[in-house]
Amino acid sequence: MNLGKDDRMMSAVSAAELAPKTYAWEIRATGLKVRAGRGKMAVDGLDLTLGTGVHGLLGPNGAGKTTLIRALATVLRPAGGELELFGRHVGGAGAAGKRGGGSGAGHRSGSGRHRELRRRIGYLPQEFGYYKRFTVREFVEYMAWLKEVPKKDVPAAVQRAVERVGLADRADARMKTLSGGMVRRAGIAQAIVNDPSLLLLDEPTVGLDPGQRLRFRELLVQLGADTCVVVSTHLVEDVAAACTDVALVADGRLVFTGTPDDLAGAGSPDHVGDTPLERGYSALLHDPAQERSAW
Ligand SMILES: Nc1ncnc2c1ncn2[C@@H]1O[C@H](COP(=O)(O)OP(=O)(O)OP(=O)(O)O)[C@@H](O)[C@H]1O
Repeated sequence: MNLGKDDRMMSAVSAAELAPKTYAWEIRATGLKVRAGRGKMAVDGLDLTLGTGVHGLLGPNGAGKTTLIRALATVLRPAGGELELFGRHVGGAGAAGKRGGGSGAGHRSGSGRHRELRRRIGYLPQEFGYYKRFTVREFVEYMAWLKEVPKKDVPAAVQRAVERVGLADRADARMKTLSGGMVRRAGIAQAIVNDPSLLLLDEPTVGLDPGQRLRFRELLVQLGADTCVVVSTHLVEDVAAACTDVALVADGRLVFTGTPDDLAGAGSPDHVGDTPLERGYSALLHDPAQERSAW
């Protein structure tokens, strides 16, 4: 069969894109509880609803950001409350009732159960492993294969992802020859290679130089036009430049959501910080003086 131009264009559109969107938000967490390791309830009664856009996840060290992102990536199973991704219960009390699963405190999520969801998720962990002898292209191809990108779409998807992170000229370089910033960009490429509907980035700007950070923020803005992007960061200025809104987490709970302007507006000159956003951030945490002495 000869495919016409229009047919070829259609074949580049994923099933996920063609499927009608039957949910209002990509993420809905209600009273969500997630354990980090076997002990601590690092996310402890968190309510959060997020749709399309770039959402900055801010909070002090140990606030529970990584644990939350790992639960959203379906790596950790919630210990309580409820979590919905794309309108589907994926864990917590709702899932236990509907699927006959247990509370699963601190357990890893079953991989088979979440396979379909994971095809629609992109995830950049804070630290990620890779074969050092892989080239950038092989690394991203391998991740595309894990995410079950249709075989015929893989070469174009990999090329596009590598180009979007500015690594096209290093695509055939081995991972072990890359700088830390380039490895991070390869990590971002693998996270976007499946054109995810939900993109989870844990500290993506660590190791990027100022120019790369600027380009990364531009990429975030592009991605956020049709994707739910959650970016955990320590850099409050990343939030101002790229995020449509901010979720501030402390002690495993949500303490604030609003626009970057709302965050800036929460502070006053008395609060700790070099910029209005940093002062707003300090103001919303319990005790700014404690923050100052936290070192
Ligand atoms: N494997 C683990 N076992 C026990 N406790 C853990 C484990 N991982 C994290 N924690 C604890 O859970 C809490 C939340 O950690 P988490 O890494 O989610 O926070 P975070 O907001 O991402 O911190 P950071 O900004 O420093 O990366 C912290 O108190 C941390 O010490």
